[in-house]
Parts: sequence; structure tokens; C-alpha cells
Amino acid sequence: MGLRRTWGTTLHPELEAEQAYIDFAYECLAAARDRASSLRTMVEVGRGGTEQARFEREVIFDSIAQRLGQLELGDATLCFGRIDTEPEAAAPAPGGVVNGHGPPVTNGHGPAAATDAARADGALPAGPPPAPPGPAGGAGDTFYIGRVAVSDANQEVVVVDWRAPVAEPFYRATGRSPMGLARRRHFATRGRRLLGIEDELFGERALGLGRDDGISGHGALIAALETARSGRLGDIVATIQGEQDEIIRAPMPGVLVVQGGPGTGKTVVALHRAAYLLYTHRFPLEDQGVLVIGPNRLFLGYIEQVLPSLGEAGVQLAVLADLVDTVAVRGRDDPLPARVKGDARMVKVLAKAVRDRKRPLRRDLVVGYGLTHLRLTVAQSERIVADARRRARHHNGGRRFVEQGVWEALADSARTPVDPGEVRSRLRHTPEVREALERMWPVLTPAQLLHDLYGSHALLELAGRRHLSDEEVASLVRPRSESVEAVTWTVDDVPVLDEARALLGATPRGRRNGDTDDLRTYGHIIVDEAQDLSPMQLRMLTRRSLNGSMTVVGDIAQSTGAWAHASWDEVLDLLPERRPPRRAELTVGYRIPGPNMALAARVLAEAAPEISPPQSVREDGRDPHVVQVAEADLAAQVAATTITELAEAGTGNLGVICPGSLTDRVSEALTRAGVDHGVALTQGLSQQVTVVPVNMVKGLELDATVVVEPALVVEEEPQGMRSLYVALTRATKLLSVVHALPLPAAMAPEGATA
Ligand SMILES: Nc1ncnc2c1ncn2[C@@H]1O[C@H](COP(=O)(O)OP(=O)(O)OP(=O)(O)O)[C@@H](O)[C@H]1O
Repeated sequence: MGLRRTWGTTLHPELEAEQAYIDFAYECLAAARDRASSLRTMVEVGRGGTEQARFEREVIFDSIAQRLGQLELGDATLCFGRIDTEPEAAAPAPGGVVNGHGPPVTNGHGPAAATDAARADGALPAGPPPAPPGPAGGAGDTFYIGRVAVSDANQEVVVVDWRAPVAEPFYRATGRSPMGLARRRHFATRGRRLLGIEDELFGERALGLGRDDGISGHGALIAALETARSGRLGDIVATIQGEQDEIIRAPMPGVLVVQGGPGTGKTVVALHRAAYLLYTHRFPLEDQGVLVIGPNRLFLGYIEQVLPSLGEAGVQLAVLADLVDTVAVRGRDDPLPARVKGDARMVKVLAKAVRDRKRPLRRDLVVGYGLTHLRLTVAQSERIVADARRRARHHNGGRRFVEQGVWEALADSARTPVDPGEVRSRLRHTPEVREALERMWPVLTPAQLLHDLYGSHALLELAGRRHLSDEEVASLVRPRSESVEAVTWTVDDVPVLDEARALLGATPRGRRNGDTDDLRTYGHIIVDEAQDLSPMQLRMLTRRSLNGSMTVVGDIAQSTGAWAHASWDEVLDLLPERRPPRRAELTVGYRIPGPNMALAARVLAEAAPEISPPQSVREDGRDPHVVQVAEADLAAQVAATTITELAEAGTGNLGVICPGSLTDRVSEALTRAGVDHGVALTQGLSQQVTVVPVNMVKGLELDATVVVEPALVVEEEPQGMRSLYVALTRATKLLSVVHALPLPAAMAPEGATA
């Protein structure tokens, strides 16, 4: 059984009727917006009434504002297709069904009736009611699928939200498994204008023609993929494919791991899953929160538009450093300390480092008290520390037990009875008492603990000798900064600071400002580029998972960090284990045209031989251009190639992907050649041309790329071949390579040896 497609080279006979229906849907959307706006004016947050009344008004106000946000589509298309079910598959759907005679007749009160009613109460503009065509099967049901749900004035469904269960066959039906569909129709639109219609017929109507390769809405998909990139990832609600939809709608509990090659849609799919889960489990997820973790800020800037355009508020996009918000983070460590700081052995090292900070006195504390002296003996201090260790869940929380023990012991030592409370108020600011408390049990922030630890070979040695090698211990030492505020923390310090925070808990001062021992958790966590996360980074995420529900996406072949994982098992071992994890794979590549993928696949075969390359949806495309020049001419040639590629890319964007050491030289050459450009580090992808060091390019996508000096990429990056694979898989269209050094063997022209 197959599918039959008719994609608008000639005018589709139902174009006009569908256009009328789409116009009607937009009118209903505008009416819904007007209603929400006037409601907002009515509930405008005022000062009057009781506190309870004001609170309720604010809640209503917020939800209207959110609804208005959802109804604000900007340039995005409202309705991108429809499905017609087979007559026998027709079943009433909650909230309204489009019955028997096509879209205008919903439950017997179609848009025609609805329009009259709405016009009567002034909600809809005047105009003829639409007369859209009936369903393919004659007597089945029809549902229009769109970005948000729209109803008419009678609350009849006009457009179904893409996340609703009824929309599932729009994305999942195949020739082999039509899911009760007679026809699926994709609309090609520009704004509100319907430009073309693509039909896929199922069952007997398919007549065995057309494709059944699991790709649905082929024309719409290719049109979406050919569109020039804006430097920001967009949504794919109109063209989600079956294998992607299964991941998006997978049940929420537990960990779901998604492996997929470059351009298979892992990032978009993960973000659409966030939107789907919030729609389907709004209560309790909206309160619990959804966290999306990306590898760096450039990447977050690249994806930040996708979720609002899906109508989702309340999702937190973050890099790991944002979760440790008390310190500023810049740069990375050298490979050895980076690796040690990511290693799970650091858990034990830190626990020991905190233990080492709880010390009995070296000699008795004797302190003047009026005409007499009070005494705390070494043995008493030992008992107090041991007792607080047993009682405190977090280090800082133990300080009050220690203080209490000290006041009591000092009071006990008086010749005449003294009240410990009195001792406390008279002695707590005395320097020798404070010093004793600091020795026995200092209050520590994570930064103070690490500042002291890294700044002292002795403390490191004490904490690490049973867990780390001498070389590893030595790699962590760094010159002591003047104050803890002057320390520059690195990305690699972040999970160590977080581990320290989990051990230390809130400080008394933090507690007074509302801080607690417990960290903020989330009902669902989405992790992108997860293949690069170290065990300590994964622990950070597990710590923030409320109930073990996570979506973890990545590509083992693109793991390039200090902690490049060889398999997902290694990652899963470090994630919450409340349920058996589920795995999914994305196999179809949407970004990379066939010829570019063929070159990248040769590099992949060496970088990660066990991983198969994705199958490109677009088999055609220009062959990659490879240009060799003398070393002295390299940067000038990069500029020249950039200019030629730009001419071919038209309005599309272009990335010059360099080994880190060549970034400045290439940028200067572009300036000399008069090419306006940005540098990713400071400007993101906001310019048409951007120079991107290879270690920042992961996850990004451009229309055209010029990859500079592959051999140097391989030499400079810790996982060189994998970094090169990442670099070669960024372009949606044009790929050029400019080099002076011999190419890595895997890239040499087929048949040639390097
Ligand atoms: N079903 C789809 N319809 C239209 N475009 C799609 C679809 N799936 C993916 N794409 C597009 O393919 C491109 C690649 O998607 P995405 O960046 O999510 O892939 P990825 O697997 O995360 O890639 P990488 O591993 O390189 O980070 C994006 O432009 C995305 O919009």
C-alpha cells in the first residue's frame, strides 16, 4: 500500500475553498484575541479589595496574559494542514468534532452558523461564511491542525492544537499504518495566503503510487529545509516526522535517551517535547517547572525563539553555570584538571575536604568572664564536633549544634551557675571564641571551601590522597587569590561548586535571605548535547530532578569534551534510576544534503566507527568544494572562498569554522577583504557572516560553511576527528574546505592517499 501525493504545480481545485476556511480560522483567532484583551482590561490589576481579591485578580490577569501570548503568532502560520478520517474511524473527539459534511459543519453548528452567531454579538467581522471542501472519504471526520487551538463563537473547534491527541495521525500515519486516515493534507502558506496543497491519500485511494519511505508531507518538508537560515532555530510543527513525533509524545516518567546523528532534529524534537509535555501535563508541570540545558550561551541564543513560538512560557533555558548563581564563571581548565573536576571521585574528595574542616581545638580555650574565667577543653571540643557530625544533615546546619555545645561547656566551667544564653550574648563577638568556632566548624560557602582547598597543597593532599594520584592532586592546586571574590571560576569548577553546595547547605546569612538547604528541582529536565557531560555534571542534573523525568539527547559520535562518553550506558549510569530508561534513535538527517554527508561520513568512520551516519532526506546538492593553498595564503584564500560562497548563498548565513588558534588571523583577513562579519564569541550568529571557533560550533546550523584547516582542528581539539565531523555537518547547503596542511586521510579524495 502506498501514498499518493499531489503537490501544487498546477492549481489545486480546492485551493480557494481551503483559503476561505483559513481566513475564517484567522477571524476566529482575532476574535479570541479581542475577547482576551477586553477581559484583561476588565480585570486590570487594581489596588482595591482585600488581599485575597487582589491575589485572585493577579492570577486571572496572568493567565489571560499567557493566553494572549499564545494567540500572538507574529508571522507564523496558524494552520498547516488537515486530516480526514475513514468513515468507520470517525469518532467523536472531546471538545467538538467536525462531522460528515466537511469542516464548516461542526456538530451540526458549523462555521456558517457560528459566524452568524458571532456576528450577532459583534465578535466576528462581517463577510461571507467559508465553504471548504468535504473530507476525502465522504463521510469521515475532518480536523484542521494548527499551532494553537481555535474555536468559533459557539465554541466549536475550528483548528486543533498540534499537541492534542487527535492531531497524532497527522504526524504519524504511514502507508503501512494509516491510523484511520483517508487523507492527510499539508498547506504551503505565506502568512495567511495559501500557496499550495499537498495531499497524501491512504488505503485504497492511494493506488500504490508515490512514496512510502516514512517521510510525510515531503513537499512541505523540503520547502522548510530549503528556506534560508536566520541564525535562530525555528519550530517544525508543520512538518514533524513520524520517528520524531514518537519521541515528542513519549510518556513523561523516567529517563528517555535519544541518540541521533547531526541534523536529525534532536534539538528541535527535544524542545517540541517540552511544549508537548507542558500542554499534556500542564498540572503539575507548570508549577514544578521544566529546565532545558544547553552547552553554551551561543547555543541558548540560537534556540531561544523556538519555545515562545510554540506558545510555551515558564520553561527555563540555561547552561549549567546558571544553576550555580553565586559566582561568575569564565573559561575552561586545562585538560587534566578539567577531567579531574568532572570525575565522580571528586564526590569523595569533597566529602573528605568538608570533614577535614571540622576540627577539635588544639589547646583549651580560656576566656575571661567578668572577674573569672571560663574554659572549653580539647576533649570537650572533640565531643561537641563528633556530636554535631552525627546530628547535622548539611555542614552549615551543624554550626548551631557546635555553638550550643560551646556555650553549654563554657557555662558549665563557671564556679557559680551561669546561663549558657548569657554566655552566648556576652562572648559570641570575642575574637578568641570566634576563632575557636571557626576552627571547630567554620560556616562555608561553596566558593570559600574550594578557594581554601585549591589554594593549599596540604588541604588538597589530605582530601585527595586516597582518591587521586599525586599528579591529579597537583593539577588542582592554584595560586591563592587575595579574596574569595577575586577568584575566576571555570566551567569545570561549576559541578564541583554544586557538589560542595549539596554538602554544605545554606549559610545562616543565606537562610535569613530565604535560602534553604534544598535546591530548586524541576518536574522535567531536557538536556541537549548530553554526550559531553562529565559524571559530575550529570550528578548536578540528577540532583535537580524532582522525580527522575528527563529527556536526554545527543550524539555519541559528536562527543568532544574532556569527558567524551563512548556509550549511552556510561551516561545512564549517572542519571536517576527510578525506572528503567528508554532509548530512541533518530535516523533521518534533515540538515545535511547528501554530498556533504558523504564527505562527513568518511570522517565519522574514523571518528566513531560503531555509529552509522544518518540518511539524508535531501540526496541532491552541490559537492563540497575543497581548496588547497600555500600556508602563507591560507587566510586570504578563506576570505576569497567566503566571498564566492556568499554570492551563491544569497541571503543565507555563512559560518567560517576555524581551529581556535586561527580565529583572529581569519577575522583579520576577512576585514582586509572588506567582508563584514561577526565573531561568535561576542556577537552570536547575528551577522550574515560569522567566524566560529570549532569548539563553539556544536549544535549550530548555517546555510553555508567554510571549514578552515581540518588537520589543525584534529591536532588542537582533544577529540580531533569528532570535532572535524561536527564542523563538516553544520551546513544546510554549501560546504567548502580551505587548507594548507595535508588533509586528514579520511578526507582525502577517494582513491587518493594523503
Ligand atoms: N521534521 C522536520 N521538519 C522540518 N525541519 C526539520 C525537521 N526535523 C529537523 N528539521 C531541521 O533540521 C535542522 C537540524 O535540526 P537540529 O538542529 O534539531 O538537529 P540536531 O540533531 O540537534 O543536530 P546536531 O547534532 O548537529 O546538533 C534544523 O534546521 C531543523 O529545523
